[in-house]
Amino acid sequence: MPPHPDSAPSTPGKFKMDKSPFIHHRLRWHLNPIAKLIFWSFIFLGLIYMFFFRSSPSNPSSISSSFSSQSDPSRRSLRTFSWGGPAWEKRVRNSARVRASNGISVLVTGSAGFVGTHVSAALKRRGDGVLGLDNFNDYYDPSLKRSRQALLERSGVFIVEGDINDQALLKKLFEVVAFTHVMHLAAQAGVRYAMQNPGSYVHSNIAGFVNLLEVCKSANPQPAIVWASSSSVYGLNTKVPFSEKDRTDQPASLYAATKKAGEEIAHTYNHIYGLSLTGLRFFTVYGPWGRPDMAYFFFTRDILKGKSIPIFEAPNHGTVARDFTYIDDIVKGCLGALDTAEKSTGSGGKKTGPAQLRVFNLGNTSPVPVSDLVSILEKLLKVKAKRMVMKLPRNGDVQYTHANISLAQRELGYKPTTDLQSGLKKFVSFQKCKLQSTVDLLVNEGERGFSRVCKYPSFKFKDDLLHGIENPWNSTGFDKRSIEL
Ligand SMILES: O=C(O)[C@H]1O[C@H](OP(=O)(O)OP(=O)(O)OC[C@H]2O[C@@H](n3ccc(=O)[nH]c3=O)[C@H](O)[C@@H]2O)[C@H](O)[C@@H](O)[C@@H]1O
Repeated sequence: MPPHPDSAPSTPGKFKMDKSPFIHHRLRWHLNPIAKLIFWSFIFLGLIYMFFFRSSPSNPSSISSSFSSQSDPSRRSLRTFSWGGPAWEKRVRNSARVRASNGISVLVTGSAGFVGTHVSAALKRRGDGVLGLDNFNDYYDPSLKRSRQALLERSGVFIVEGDINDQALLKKLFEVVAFTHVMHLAAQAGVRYAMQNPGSYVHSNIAGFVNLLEVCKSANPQPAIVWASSSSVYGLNTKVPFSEKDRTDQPASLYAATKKAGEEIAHTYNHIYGLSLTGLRFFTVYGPWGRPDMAYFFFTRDILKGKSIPIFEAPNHGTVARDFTYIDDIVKGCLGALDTAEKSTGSGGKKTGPAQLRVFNLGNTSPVPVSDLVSILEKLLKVKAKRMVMKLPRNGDVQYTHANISLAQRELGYKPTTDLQSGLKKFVSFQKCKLQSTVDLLVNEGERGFSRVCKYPSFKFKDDLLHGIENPWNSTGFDKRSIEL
């Protein structure tokens, strides 16, 4: 067997050629000028291929993306994206074209994510221009993101595949479209995962955000930016309900720390460059098309499977609770923030006057204990959960969240209307709908359509629902039928 490449010594001097079993073959090859010519021709053609197809100016992202994936091994699924060229630019322009008379043109980062998909669809529906950007990373099953992408494509939203750290790509997007707004939702989400992969939080939530702001500050005109902060910035704050004026300097997780860093970075770019910036502190958002890493989602799956559910409890049997917020309410808050965002004041990378800087809580103002969340799911699923009550692990979770939303109410007209019981009902119905052919109800129907209940005639309740949750976006089931309608 030939030696494995890894076992070859790095210094050529140590390579003992005369002991090689291939010595005669190599010698013959060495002496044959035609073989030599063929060999060098292949090398030459290979170099030409690499030069023209991998790093041509029409595809500069290949250089920066492949560099970033090599320089950051902690980041999963950062790969070489291809973009550029007249056909690609045309798609970008079409997607971002404003159709309503007073519409805006928005670059939505993280558009294949949970909130990003809903916000993009809502903007498109009302006639705004929307261009998506997403790196389709594998923090959770990317095929879910592909299904959301297919859904958006049907309503005319093109998602550019790329990373927010790719400066050349971002610059190109602003060259092609004069975006009035950026809805920045691309982030590494999840509180507990930060202990496993801290680098991905720094990469997306800090480096990526700075990169985006750098491009926005130089864009002409500068866009107004609305971006996703998090309720987790309140960290160990004990004063409830959480108000925007409360202290946020005690984050309990690296995730929270990166979101808090984002808020400080926003301050800097507003102060120096006159960028209009609005941070939205989302409170545990849930609903149809949600994230499989979130408790309500995997609790549903595990209850149906008969697996036990770990329910966290604070010391002395203290209640752990969240201000769970339904996705449609969050979307309204996002649109309210975009609509009330003032223009940035910078030009040519320089500030010309003071610009708007805001932070809002977007919660439900009604915290629910996690054990009650499980009780609601039991009723909806008609299955008793196997509860395993355990101590809140030291992994970044906080005991309690509760939003004071009066500021958002006043400034954005934000008014949540969905309680946890109704929202989870819509989530469970959505999972059921995935199983049968009338899923077209979910497509192009917008806010109501996403959560609309459909009929499921031959539905074997538990088994079918479980199948839907486990395989909701594979190519054989729901995905094909719903997307290709
Ligand atoms: O509000 C936010 O800013 C954050 O909301 C969620 O974070 P979290 O509230 O921790 O949401 P889940 O992971 O769905 O947990 C919900 C509740 O279930 C509890 N839980 C979670 C997991 C588990 O196994 N058992 C359990 O009792 C958690 O302690 C928490 O109280 C999102 O995952 C974050 O990305 C987001 O930024």
